[in-house]
Amino acid sequence: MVMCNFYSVVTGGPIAMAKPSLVRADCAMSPDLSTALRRSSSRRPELVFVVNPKGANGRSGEDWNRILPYVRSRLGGDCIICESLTSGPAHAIDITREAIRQGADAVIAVGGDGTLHEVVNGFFWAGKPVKNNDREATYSTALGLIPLGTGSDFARTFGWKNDPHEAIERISKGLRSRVDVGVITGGDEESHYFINVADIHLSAKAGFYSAKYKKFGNLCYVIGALQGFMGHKNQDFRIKIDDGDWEMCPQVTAMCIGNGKFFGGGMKITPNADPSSGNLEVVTLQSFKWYDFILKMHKLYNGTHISVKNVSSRRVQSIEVEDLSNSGIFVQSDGEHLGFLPRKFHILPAVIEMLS
Ligand SMILES: Nc1ncnc2c1ncn2[C@@H]1O[C@H](COP(=O)(O)OP(=O)(O)OP(=O)(O)O)[C@@H](O)[C@H]1O
Repeated sequence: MVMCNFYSVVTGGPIAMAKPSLVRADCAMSPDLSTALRRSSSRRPELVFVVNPKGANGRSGEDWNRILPYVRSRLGGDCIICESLTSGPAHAIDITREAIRQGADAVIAVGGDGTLHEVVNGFFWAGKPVKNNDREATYSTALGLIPLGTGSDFARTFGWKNDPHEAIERISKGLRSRVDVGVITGGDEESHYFINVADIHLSAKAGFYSAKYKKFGNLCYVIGALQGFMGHKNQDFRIKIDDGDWEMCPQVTAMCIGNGKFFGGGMKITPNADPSSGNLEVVTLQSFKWYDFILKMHKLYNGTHISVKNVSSRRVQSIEVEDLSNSGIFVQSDGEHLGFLPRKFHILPAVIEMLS
């Protein structure tokens, strides 16, 4: 049944990558999915699975190998399934860009939030959505997800578990819904995209450290937080909401900008965020001391913290953030270290179709 055909994908973006190997396997697909993915062409639909073999400390790769036969049998029919293993950080961006340009019907991230983040970034290039090379094409490439990461926080917003069989069922239905994507600009770098949560200061610093301890599973977030606390100082920011006037935002502990609701391995940090709302939820923690986290931890996990003193929540379409101390305030997006303030965050409403 399987025809393997290795070929290289041409680098499409500004980041020079090792050439990805794309394994193409001819497989069948259910009529539902076939119809949903490819509405107006007789060509066979193509699904590209972008697999991070090192996700969740190597478990993502092992899980993928285990479920691949099921992928083939469940999505059996008349589609083409391409499997592309990432060779290192940022590789998924290039694979995705090339897959979209070549007319893939769906690019499916297989791994954690970091892999999903890279795949989402691959949907854009030079500040614009990547387009199919075939200008006559009447369909767009959908985003899919098989969550197999350590935290897999974006999936939690939809109530999806780290359960590949459940994910394959979802993909097999082929239903698409539009989701918003956040954009981060500034710092003299090109636009950067996030689909889940971008965050600033203590949480971003904790995330930076937790990435080094992924081998400990979800415990990495606790270790990262402890390390982040060392030498931490609340800082005064100034912010500009929806291109209005600058406002002072004193003694910020952490500022979280959510398109999805969860980060840090299940913390419901932006509980009112909804990836199809056309808005971002900004939750700001101010003047927190280390013991506030211990006292309020359960509220942070269940999303009731926004009614607590020194926590505020607002809905925005854009927010610009500067720190007044110039002390190198950490910024992360979807759990990936991005750099330091200043940055501007804004929403691109309904810009991607997601298999949901
Ligand atoms: N072949 C590879 N070798 C090493 N690192 C890789 C490789 N492919 C991707 N990566 C990097 O691995 C990082 C983590 O991957 P991923 O998010 O899938 O798993 P995770 O960190 O365990 O899950 P989560 O982000 O949900 O906690 C990503 O930032 C990605 O850049």
